[in-house]
Amino acid sequence: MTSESVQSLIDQLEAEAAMDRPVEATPEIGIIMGSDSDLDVMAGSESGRPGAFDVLTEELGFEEQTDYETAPEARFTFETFVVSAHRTPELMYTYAETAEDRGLDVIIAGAGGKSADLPNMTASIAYPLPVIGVPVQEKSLPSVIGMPQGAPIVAVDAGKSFNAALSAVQILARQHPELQERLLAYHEGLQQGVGEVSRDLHERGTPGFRDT
Ligand SMILES: Nc1c(C(=O)O)ncn1[C@@H]1O[C@H](COP(=O)(O)O)[C@@H](O)[C@H]1O
Repeated sequence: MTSESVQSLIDQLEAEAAMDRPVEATPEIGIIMGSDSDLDVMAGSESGRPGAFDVLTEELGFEEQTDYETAPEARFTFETFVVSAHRTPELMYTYAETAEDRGLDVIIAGAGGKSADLPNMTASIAYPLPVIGVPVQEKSLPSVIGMPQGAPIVAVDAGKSFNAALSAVQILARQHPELQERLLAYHEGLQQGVGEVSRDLHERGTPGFRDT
């Protein structure tokens, strides 16, 4: 028995898949997570480490798409859902199966706990669409990456949704030169920051550097 709230999501995904919208109107990246308790890791937390949402919106010019009738201004977008292999298997199946028809080019899937099966199951159903798995905790790593031969998934280290988003954009950049430029600009900024910190540490010495 599927609950009403899950069934309405399934219906919406299926309706979107049948619509054949232009690529400019649909998200390129789908972000799914096993629970909203994963949001700080998957999106980034206000007080802690940045995540996929942060790098996509702040560094790479993406917008989050929440409404499919009125697409955001930004050319490249992502969507976010809570989907669980264990709690809502039908929703996971529909999400993965409709992903390509809904315009997605890559999925980032994160799950926590020891039985983090959402990324690997999504990868199998969405195949050949690439899925990047994010183990939300260290203990989730074996179940995210442990796929049998012939059933691929790519994955990042525990908690590194930030890198998952960069990898997703690397995939998209093969077809979109403007994304390649944004990735290079991000990398240049990263290098610039390291260079500045290095000079500061060297010139002020360790105690002086630590004092600020
Ligand atoms: N690993 C999975 C799956 C799945 O893989 O299908 N569904 C939920 N979860 C994980 O359970 C943890 C606790 O979830 P709750 O906080 O909702 O109890 C989360 O980290 C979630 O990703």
